[in-house]
Amino acid sequence: MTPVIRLHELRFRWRAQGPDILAIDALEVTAGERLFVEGPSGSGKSTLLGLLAGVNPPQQGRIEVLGQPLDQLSPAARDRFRADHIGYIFQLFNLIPYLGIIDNVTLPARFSHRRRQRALARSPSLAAEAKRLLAHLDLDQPGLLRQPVSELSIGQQQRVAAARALLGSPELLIADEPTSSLDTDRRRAFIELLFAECAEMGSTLVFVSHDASLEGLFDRTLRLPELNRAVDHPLAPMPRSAPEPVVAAEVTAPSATTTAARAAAATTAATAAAPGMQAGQPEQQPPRP
Ligand SMILES: Nc1ncnc2c1ncn2[C@@H]1O[C@H](COP(=O)(O)OP(=O)(O)OP(=O)(O)O)[C@@H](O)[C@H]1O
Repeated sequence: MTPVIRLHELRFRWRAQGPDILAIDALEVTAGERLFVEGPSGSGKSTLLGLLAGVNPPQQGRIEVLGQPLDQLSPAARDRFRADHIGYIFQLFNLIPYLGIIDNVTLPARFSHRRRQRALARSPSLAAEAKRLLAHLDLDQPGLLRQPVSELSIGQQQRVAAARALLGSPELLIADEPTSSLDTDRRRAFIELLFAECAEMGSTLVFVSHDASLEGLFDRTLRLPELNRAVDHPLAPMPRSAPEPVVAAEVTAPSATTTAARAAAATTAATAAAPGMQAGQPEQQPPRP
């Protein structure tokens, strides 16, 4: 079966003369798998998510999502691919403040015919599918759906963002520290809801978090080392021209506890239109030999 994600000899740097931010020699993530991504601040977790979503191409190596090498797509085609296949939950949710809750959740269907069709295959209308997802995420209290998104609590906004990312059953769900502003109990409850939805839709989940207590709930962990430490600690320079191997990311296998936790556990969000997806561009750099 084609992996949902396949990385090969991936290297990425933001500045042409700067250090590699990411070096991942090989990674495959299969359909329905739940991958926990961790690493110190600045180790490139968000950068990796952006690469997986096709926001930027790597300078070296290959990223395939659903068998599609992202580097072979134009920027516009990558935007379409993301809209069709990837749900993205942003750290700060990126809800559109002038749209209501239902319109926020159904946003991916405006950008992707495929997501629209898949949503309509589950419910008679987009609004009904949005309500179904919101109800699964415990957001069906009377009157709540009429509230402006800006008046929702952080936990409620987070679940609206999750419903938006899940609309139209994207094959890949990417979540960038979506639980960072929640207390421990709510974090766990949110993740269990997210797992349940992903399992029902067969979606693969890539989830970044600093909270090590969540790691055991996932199938596998990808640990990112801090390759650019030299930038932050000039007294301990990293030899940029040193011969390979660069310390590459480490993937740990599932453990018995993970399996037990899994048994226990029951959007491009707004796709290319979401502000976060337009984030920075790397400096233009000549191709590496
Ligand atoms: N748009 C950008 N332009 C230039 N450099 C960037 C850009 N985005 C991130 N970086 C740099 O890349 C490195 C990795 O950043 P990134 O945000 O991916 O790390 P992170 O592991 O997600 O950090 P955190 O845990 O603090 O969110 C940092 O040194 C950061 O300064």
